[in-house]
Amino acid sequence: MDFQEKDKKRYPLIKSFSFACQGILEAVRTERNIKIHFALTAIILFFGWFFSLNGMEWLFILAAIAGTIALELVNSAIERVVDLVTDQFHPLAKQAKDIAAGAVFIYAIFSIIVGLIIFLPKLGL
Ligand SMILES: Nc1ncnc2c1ncn2[C@@H]1O[C@H](COP(=O)(O)OP(=O)(O)OP(=O)(O)O)[C@@H](O)[C@H]1O
Repeated sequence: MDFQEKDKKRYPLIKSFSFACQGILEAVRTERNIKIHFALTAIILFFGWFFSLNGMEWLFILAAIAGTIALELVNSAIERVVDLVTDQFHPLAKQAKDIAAGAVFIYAIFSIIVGLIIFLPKLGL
C-alpha cells in the first residue's frame, strides 16, 4: 500500500508523541540490546538512589543512559531502513550498519567510563 502525499498530513503534537512511543515499544519488543539497556538502566537507577548521587553525578548518569538508549534506537532504525532497501549483500549496507553500530559502541564506552568514575569510589575502589 502506497503512503501517499495526502496521507502525510501534519499530526497534532500528542499524536507525534504517540508515534515516538510506538517506536520505543516496538524496539523494546524486538531488540535484545534495548531490553538489556532498559534492564541495566533499572539497576543503575537503583544504585544511584542507594548511593544518594549528587546532582552532577545524576546528570552524567542520566546523559549516559539516555544517550545510549537514544543511539541504540537510531541504530535499530538504520538497520530497518537498510533491510528495507535491500536483502542482498551490499558493501554500503554493511558500512551503514557497522558505522551506526560504531556510534553506539563509542557512546557505550563513554557510559561505562562515567559509571566507573562515579560508582568505583563509592564502592571504596
Ligand atoms: N545487506 C547487507 N549487506 C552487507 N552486510 C550486511 C547486510 N546486512 C547486514 N550486514 C552485516 O551483518 C551484520 C549483522 O547485521 P544485522 O542486521 O543482524 O545487525 P546487527 O549488527 O547484528 O544488530 P542486531 O544485533 O541489533 O540485530 C551487520 O553489522 C553488517 O556488518
